[in-house]
Amino acid sequence: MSPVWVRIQPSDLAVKCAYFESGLCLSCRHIRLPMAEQVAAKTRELQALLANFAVQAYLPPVLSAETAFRNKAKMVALGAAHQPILGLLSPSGEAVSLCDCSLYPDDMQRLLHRLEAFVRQAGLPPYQVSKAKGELKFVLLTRSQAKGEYMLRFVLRSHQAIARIERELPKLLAEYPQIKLVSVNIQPVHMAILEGEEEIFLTRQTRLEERFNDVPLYIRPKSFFQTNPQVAAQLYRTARDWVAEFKPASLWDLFCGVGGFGLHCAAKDISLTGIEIEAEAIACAKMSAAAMGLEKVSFSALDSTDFARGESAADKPDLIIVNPPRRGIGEALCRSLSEFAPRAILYSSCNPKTLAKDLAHIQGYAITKVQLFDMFPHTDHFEVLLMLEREA
Ligand SMILES: C[S@@+](CC[C@H](N)C(=O)[O-])C[C@H]1O[C@@H](n2cnc3c(N)ncnc32)[C@H](O)[C@@H]1O
Ligand code: SF4
Repeated sequence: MSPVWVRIQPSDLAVKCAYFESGLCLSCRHIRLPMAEQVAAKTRELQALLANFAVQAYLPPVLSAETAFRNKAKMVALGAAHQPILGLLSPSGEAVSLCDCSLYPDDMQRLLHRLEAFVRQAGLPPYQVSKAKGELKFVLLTRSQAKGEYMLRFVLRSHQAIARIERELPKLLAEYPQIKLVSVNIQPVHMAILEGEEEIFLTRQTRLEERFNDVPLYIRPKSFFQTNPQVAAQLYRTARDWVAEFKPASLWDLFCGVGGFGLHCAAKDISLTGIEIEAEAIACAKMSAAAMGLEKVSFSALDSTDFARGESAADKPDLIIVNPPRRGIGEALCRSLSEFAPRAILYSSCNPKTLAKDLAHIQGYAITKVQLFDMFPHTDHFEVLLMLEREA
């Protein structure tokens, strides 16, 4: 496995990504296309998938920046302890440093380079999958857009290398005071999973503060958090505007994560129930609600389908927000929603195929508005916000 260093030269400016052009990283399969063409293709796909439904209005798509839009880097540790590489294995098996990937803001690219040096200085041997040897599996870096602060995580095979990280850390933190949270995740299993159960904090701070619009949000190591902050902030703002038209007295936010949707739509006189499977995300959502002075809120770590099954239709809210993972909400929850029959359902989906399947199982609603959010530029993926209103 030979290290490959690619620097973007001025002569490469006609090329969107030199890594892509040289076949070293193919993650952004549509990067050669102008953004407008990418979004046009996504719009066509969405409209084809929803062709069997009567959609009253498609609103203009919300576009992303072309570069520097991503707040999270998942770097595979490769190479050797004396010459570590943070990036990925190319399709032909070369170790490629992705510290210059243009999806990350400039300050994040600089920090990724510094982290490569950190790994070398600390003498952390990258884990070699073929030999099941080495310690460092991944470096995960998340940036808050509000203040340009960072959460830095090292995924290690065992506890062995923690002392070496602790030895080098004071120097790094003195140089980069914007790194607010550092942790080690122990992933002992010889498998392609990203992280393990055990998280060890090396800083006092255990959450990264973020703010979208006027809503304080908190990022914890294992909680889901949106990866394109500018588009996510617009998504939440749009949700807030659409929900406000209904003047709801009560809301449910199912699959709420750290609470982005519900907290944007809540107000002192609206009661909000947030449901999410990850307890750490729920702790973050509660902190945000407290910081916003919201009292009529209840966030619980539960399975959304079980929660809905256990609720009585008499206690149904005026409006239900759902934002499930890629698999969608599934038939059982669709049935519960149809039985509850709230005045409106706001569905935010990162997978239009499962969205279309779910819609076929939700009865008695008209699709009044659909909007595409280009949350994942250069890829096949996108986010869709869709408003369902109960038919009279
Ligand atoms: C696409 S994320 C959305 C999170 C949040 N709405 C946001 O805007 O950041 C989906 C969330 O569903 C959660 N989840 C997955 N399965 C779940 C289940 N069965 N019940 C409740 N939440 C679940 C995940 O942990 C994740 O936080
Ligand atoms: S992830 Fe970065 S390096 Fe890879 S293709 Fe996309 S822009 Fe290029």
